[in-house]
Amino acid sequence: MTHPADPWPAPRPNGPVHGTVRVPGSKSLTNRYLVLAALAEGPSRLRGVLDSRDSRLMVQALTALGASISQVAPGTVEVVPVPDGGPRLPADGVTIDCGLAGTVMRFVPPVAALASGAVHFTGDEAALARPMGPVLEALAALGVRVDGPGAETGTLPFTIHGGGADGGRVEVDASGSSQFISGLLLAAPRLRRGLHLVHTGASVPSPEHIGMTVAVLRRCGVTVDDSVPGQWRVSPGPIRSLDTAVEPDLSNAGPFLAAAVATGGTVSVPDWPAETTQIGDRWRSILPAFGATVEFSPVPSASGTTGTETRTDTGTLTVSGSLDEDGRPRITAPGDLDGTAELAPTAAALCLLADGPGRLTGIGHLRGHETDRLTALATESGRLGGQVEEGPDSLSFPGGRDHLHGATLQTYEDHRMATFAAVLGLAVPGVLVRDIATTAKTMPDFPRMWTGLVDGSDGPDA
Ligand SMILES: O=C(O)C1=C[C@@H](OP(=O)(O)O)[C@@H](O)[C@H](O)C1
Ligand SMILES: C=C(OP(=O)(O)O)C(=O)O
Repeated sequence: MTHPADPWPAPRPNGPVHGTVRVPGSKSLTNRYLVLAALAEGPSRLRGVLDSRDSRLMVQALTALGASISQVAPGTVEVVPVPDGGPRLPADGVTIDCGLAGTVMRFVPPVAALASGAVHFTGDEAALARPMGPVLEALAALGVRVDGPGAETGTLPFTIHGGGADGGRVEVDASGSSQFISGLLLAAPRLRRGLHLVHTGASVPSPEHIGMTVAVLRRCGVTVDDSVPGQWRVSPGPIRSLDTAVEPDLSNAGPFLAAAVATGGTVSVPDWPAETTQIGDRWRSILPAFGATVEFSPVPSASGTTGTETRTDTGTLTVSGSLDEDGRPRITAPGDLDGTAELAPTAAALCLLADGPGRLTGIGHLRGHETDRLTALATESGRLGGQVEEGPDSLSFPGGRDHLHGATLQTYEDHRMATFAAVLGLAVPGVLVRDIATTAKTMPDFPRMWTGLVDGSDGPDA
């Protein structure tokens, strides 16, 4: 693969962008399936798995803990679980590099708690700022010894000494990240007494992601009772092996769909699940707030005997923007958009380009993401000449893009800051993006896919 230029000149189309984009597998589903497959009662087969920095870090982490994960065909991996009784870890333990992956740093420590031996967790420098305290406190409350410098500060690096966890009731303040809950729930069926997790803080962000965790656990035959709001009871028991395909990453579809809105064009994403737990399905309601039309066409069944049957499990999502009487993209003022979570950076790019004001609310926890995304989005918008008001948990955009001008945008090792910049580059001349390669966290092929869509250089399938 050729290395993209740094800074990377964001491609700017001559007119509306039209194309079809196949997005790679979901990061959130890939890393959940990998964890459950590593803890399952037999081998699993996963198709359409994401191959990116975050998924590779997860594969390495689970391999260090005794799972055996191999690619058996392009995009297909076989997972042989950690042997019963846990892996035989070396006397001085193993080290797990979490990179900047929230799913690795929050999902793997509870798995390490099941092993016997020391598991040291480290990560990128930027990862040391991401909150871990509630996970470490919950593990300690469950009888797991946690030490190392981060045990005091509630951050990486830390060491988990597994073998002591029995399960039972535990309280967790997950107002900082839904991943604190997801991580504990994923390993919970393997605890002798299961887990009764009680959330104690303000509201849990990204509730869709907890719904996804519960859904994948149930799919593996695990009993989860979530009938009491803010509480989850996971029964102890085996985790059934998986033989499944990973849905495309609908959050990562966002910047491509936003390209239709930003340029007044049309972008289609095939293999869109008709029903899903992914938060990215919310593009269907978010993009119309910017004036886009969203259409879902179920795909005709390949195996239908009558030739008229339709499969309702997937379809193609098509987003169309529009042009005003002067031939300029019409991007309507979205008003308030609440709880956009990991979709916020892409929504922010459209808010900046919109014809009137918009506000993203309920996103305070994004300060603990790859970077403090509220400050980063406000700062980088400012570089382009956009005056964004940063509140404790909101961003307000005045709208009106005529005064925006080119600039070199920083990305803070944050893949979604990079795609935010790329979307703006569609409409604002002279946008350069620092470290576009940071998109490798979840979408290593992003620069080629984006250029293919914008230039049409790869034909209709970018
Ligand atoms: O469980 C997951 O797969 C994720 C949960 C969310 O984390 P937060 O709850 O910390 O926002 C989301 O933003 C992240 O990208 C992925
Ligand atoms: C917050 C994100 O990632 P992570 O899984 O590292 O938390 C994200 O992808 O927007």
